[in-house]
Amino acid sequence: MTLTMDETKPQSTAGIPLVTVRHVSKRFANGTLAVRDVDLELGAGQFISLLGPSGCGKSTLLRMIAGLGAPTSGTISWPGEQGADQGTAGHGGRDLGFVFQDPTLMPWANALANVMLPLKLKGVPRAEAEARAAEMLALVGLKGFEKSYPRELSGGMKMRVSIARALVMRPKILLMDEPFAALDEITRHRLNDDLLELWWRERFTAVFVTHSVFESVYLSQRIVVMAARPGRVMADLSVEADYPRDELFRTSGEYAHLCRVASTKLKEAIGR
Ligand SMILES: Nc1ncnc2c1ncn2[C@@H]1O[C@H](COP(=O)(O)OP(=O)(O)OP(=O)(O)O)[C@@H](O)[C@H]1O
Repeated sequence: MTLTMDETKPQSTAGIPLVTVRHVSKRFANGTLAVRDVDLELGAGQFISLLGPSGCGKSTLLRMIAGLGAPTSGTISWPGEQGADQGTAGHGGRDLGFVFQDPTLMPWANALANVMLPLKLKGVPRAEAEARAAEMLALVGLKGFEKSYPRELSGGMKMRVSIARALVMRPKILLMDEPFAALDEITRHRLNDDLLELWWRERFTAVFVTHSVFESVYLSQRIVVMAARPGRVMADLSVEADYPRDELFRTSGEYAHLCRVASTKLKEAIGR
């Protein structure tokens, strides 16, 4: 297992990248330059973390990839899709799922109905939508909780429902904005494991925003380290540890070493 670094250019990926970010900057109306000149290629099927301190533009970048807000300059494109330039438009129904830090569930609807929402919006017939939502809930470990309301579920379970809802359309890419930040450590570890298993099985591209070095190393094949003021990419690290990763990996010397290297990079990025 090694951790390699290429700080000068984005990592090349096998085949056509799923998403290409070229010279993307974002300045908000109040003058804040949230993201400056970011270049990234997101390889199909990769697990990528965006790691950085608060305010380095991770969320802004993730939201732009999702089409939630356009870059001020530069382009975001989906090379595999015709006319897929996303520089100025919204995601236009693109094949993606988004998980926010807050599970954002409908409190008046049970878990099954929450997961069914995207299918309902797409006009999928009720019986089929129910079957697909139930299957997705089972995949995130919530078989038997279909009829439970959000108030009856723990924080971790609510996040599982949110992930099921994001994946129920079987998107090519799952964008996650610090989804486990509010959870206790044990729940967080369990969700990390289950997310990896899901990714391994379903093979979507995963982009995971975090400020935890430990979480980014545990999950990712690649860590994009960002710095703040203005938000920019400082390093692009490749984590070449085998999957499946489990408790044994989490307690290994190799994991500790990888965390040390990533942590040093992060400290350099924030100027310490
Ligand atoms: N809508 C907005 N209007 C003005 N400034 C904004 C807006 N959204 C974000 N910012 C600013 O842009 C910068 C980057 O914010 P962003 O939320 O992308 O960072 P982040 O790395 O995700 O931070 P955190 O880890 O705290 O969520 C910050 O300085 C933030 O205050």
